[in-house]
Amino acid sequence: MASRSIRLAVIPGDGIGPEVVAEGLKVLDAVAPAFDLTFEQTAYDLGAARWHRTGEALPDSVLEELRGQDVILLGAVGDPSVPSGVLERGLLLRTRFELDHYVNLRPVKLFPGVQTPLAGIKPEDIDMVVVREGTEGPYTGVGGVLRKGTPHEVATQESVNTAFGVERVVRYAFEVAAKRPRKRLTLVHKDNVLTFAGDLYQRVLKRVGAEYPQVTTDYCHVDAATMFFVNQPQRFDVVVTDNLFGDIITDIGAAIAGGIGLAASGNVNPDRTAPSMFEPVHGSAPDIAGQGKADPTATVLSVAMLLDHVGEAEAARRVERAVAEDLAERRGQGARSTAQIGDAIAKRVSG
Ligand SMILES: NC(=O)C1=CN([C@@H]2O[C@H](COP(=O)(O)OP(=O)(O)OC[C@H]3O[C@@H](n4cnc5c(N)ncnc54)[C@H](O)[C@@H]3O)[C@@H](O)[C@H]2O)C=CC1
Ligand SMILES: CC(C)CC(=O)C(=O)O
Ligand SMILES: [Mg+2]
Repeated sequence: MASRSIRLAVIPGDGIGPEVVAEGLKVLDAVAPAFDLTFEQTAYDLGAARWHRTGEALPDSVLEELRGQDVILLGAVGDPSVPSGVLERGLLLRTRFELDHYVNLRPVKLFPGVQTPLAGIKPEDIDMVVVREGTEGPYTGVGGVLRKGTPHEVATQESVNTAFGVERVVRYAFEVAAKRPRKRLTLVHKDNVLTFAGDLYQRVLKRVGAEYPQVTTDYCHVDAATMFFVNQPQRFDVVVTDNLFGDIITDIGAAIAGGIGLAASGNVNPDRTAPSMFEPVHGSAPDIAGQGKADPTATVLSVAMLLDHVGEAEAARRVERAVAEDLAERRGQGARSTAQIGDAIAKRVSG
């Protein structure tokens, strides 16, 4: 059988990004041959170093090259030497927006054997998928500042929510929910205060929901959702929410499911008009960068999501199984380095 070739753009980024991406690629390289897959990798040196060198976060020419790839693997961006937001907005959000990653898919799953800070919780109690809107909300950059630096400074940051944008992410969430055993979809928002945006989400949920009678829907204010994530995580199956709320609740999700080093994500363009991008939920973690302390598991699980996205479900399951086995054996072991964890998972996928 001829090998299937997939063009993979790799953006290691900043801080621990290159460290965890190296391990993600190690696992990908280990699993690919068993499924006759070849990943043609192109590395892009985007991030703080390039910005210091050239003053650019994401040149237009690079963005166009990325469009020609099949899929993207990203580590993380952001560095204390660069003003906050320059890389986060100019590189990460620009890529998500330009490539129309309107679904930010973030599973929150407690693997057996992994310690959760919550008491009395079984693995099956934490098994949800957060469908975070990825191209709208307060992250669009609409807003501005008046009288900067004066006592009368005014800073505005608008939340942009379009009927088109809300409908497509809500519809995606219903599709996800319809395929899961519990078939439950919770809208998380703040419609008691953000009445315009919240009302739009509510109406769209109701209208689209009429097409999915098999899916049960409910609603939770975001502040209460943060509490229920911690004291009743069983409540949630699929969650749909806006860009900002989704960002925040998925860090809580990561914490209850064993830590930010295990949380994977996909910035998905479901219409496949541009490549999707897979990345760990965490950031560049400057506090531990360069020390071999970062857990690469989130990146490895993001690689599994990437494999699913390119239609290689069996390979994805193999990676997930290897991670599950590795996690099950972690307790009681001493601390392992980033590379040691990557080696152990890579050995399991190829063995
Ligand atoms: N997708 C991205 O590229 C993101 C980038 N950022 C950027 O990253 C930088 C740092 O942001 P923070 O708020 O500190 O968030 P962070 O997620 O980088 O770190 C928060 C805490 O989690 C720990 N941590 C993160 N990943 C870990 C891993 N794989 N293994 C073990 N521990 C891990 C860190 O050491 C730190 O104590 C900032 O510049 C921020 O803007 C933040 C979030 C997402
Ligand atoms: C740095 C932000 C733009 C992104 C973020 O925190 C996230 O997507 O989780
Ligand atoms: Mg975040």
